[in-house]
Amino acid sequence: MAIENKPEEDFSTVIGLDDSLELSSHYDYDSAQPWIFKIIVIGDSNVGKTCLTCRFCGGTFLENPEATIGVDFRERSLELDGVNIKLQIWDTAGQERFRRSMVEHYYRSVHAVIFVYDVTSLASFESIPEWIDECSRHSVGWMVPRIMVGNKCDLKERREVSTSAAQCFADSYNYPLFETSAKDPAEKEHVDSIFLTLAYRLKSHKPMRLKQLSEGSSMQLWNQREQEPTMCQC
Ligand SMILES: Nc1nc2c(ncn2[C@@H]2O[C@H](COP(=O)(O)OP(=O)(O)OP(=O)(O)O)[C@@H](O)[C@H]2O)c(=O)[nH]1
Repeated sequence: MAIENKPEEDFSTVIGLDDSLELSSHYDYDSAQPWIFKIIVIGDSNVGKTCLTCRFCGGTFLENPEATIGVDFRERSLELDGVNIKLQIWDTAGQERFRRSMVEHYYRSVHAVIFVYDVTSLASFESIPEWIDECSRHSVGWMVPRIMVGNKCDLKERREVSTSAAQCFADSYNYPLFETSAKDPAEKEHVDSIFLTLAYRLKSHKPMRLKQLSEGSSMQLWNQREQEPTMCQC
C-alpha cells in the first residue's frame, strides 16, 4: 500500500510520533495487544528493497516492480514466544527525487533499520556510509538496531562485493551482515530469518531499551562508536 500522501496522524495509533520507544511502552508484556515495530528498509535504488519486503510479507518475488515513490508500507504479524508481534515494514524509495518529501516520515519513531545493497553493484555498497549518515542526521537513536543485507546473491557471476569486504565493513559498525536473494526461492526462509532475527532482537531488548533511555552516558559512548567506525584491516 503506498502511503505517500497519508497524513502522519493516521499512523499515530500504531507508531509513537515523538520517540522510538513510546510505542513499545504502551503495551504490557502479557497484553493481547500486539507489539508493533516499525522497520525501515533503505539503500540505493534498484538494490531490491521492494522485492525483499514483498518476499517477507507476501512470500512472492516481484519480477518487474515499479520504482518506489515515497514509501510502500507492508506488514506481517508473527507470534514469538507467545507474544504477538506486528512488523510494519517501510519500503523506502531509493531515488532521491522520489524520497525527498518523505524522509522525515521514514525516520520518525523507527524501531530498526535495514541497510540494503546489491552484491552485483559496488556503487550500492559504497553508498552505505551515506545512508548511515542520513540515519544519524535524522537522530535515529543509538539503541535502534541496524543490520546490513547484501541482496541478489543468485547472480554469482556478476558479484562485485565480496563477503569478506562486506563483513569487514559491517564489523566496523558492529552491524550484523546477511547476504541473500529475494529472487531465489531457496532463499525464502533465509529472507524470513533476517526479519525474524530483528523481531527477536526488538522483542528481547525491549525491557533493556526502556531502561537505557535514562542512561545518558552509554548513549554518548554509542554515538561515538557510530561516528568513528573502527578501521577495517582488510
Ligand atoms: N536477480 C535478482 N534480481 C533481483 C533481486 N531482488 C530484486 N531484483 C530485481 O532488481 C530490480 C529492482 O528491484 P526493486 O525491489 O524494485 O529495487 P528497490 O531497491 O526497491 O528500488 P527503488 O524502489 O527504486 O528504491 C527488479 O528488476 C527486481 O526484479 C534478487 O535477489 N535477484
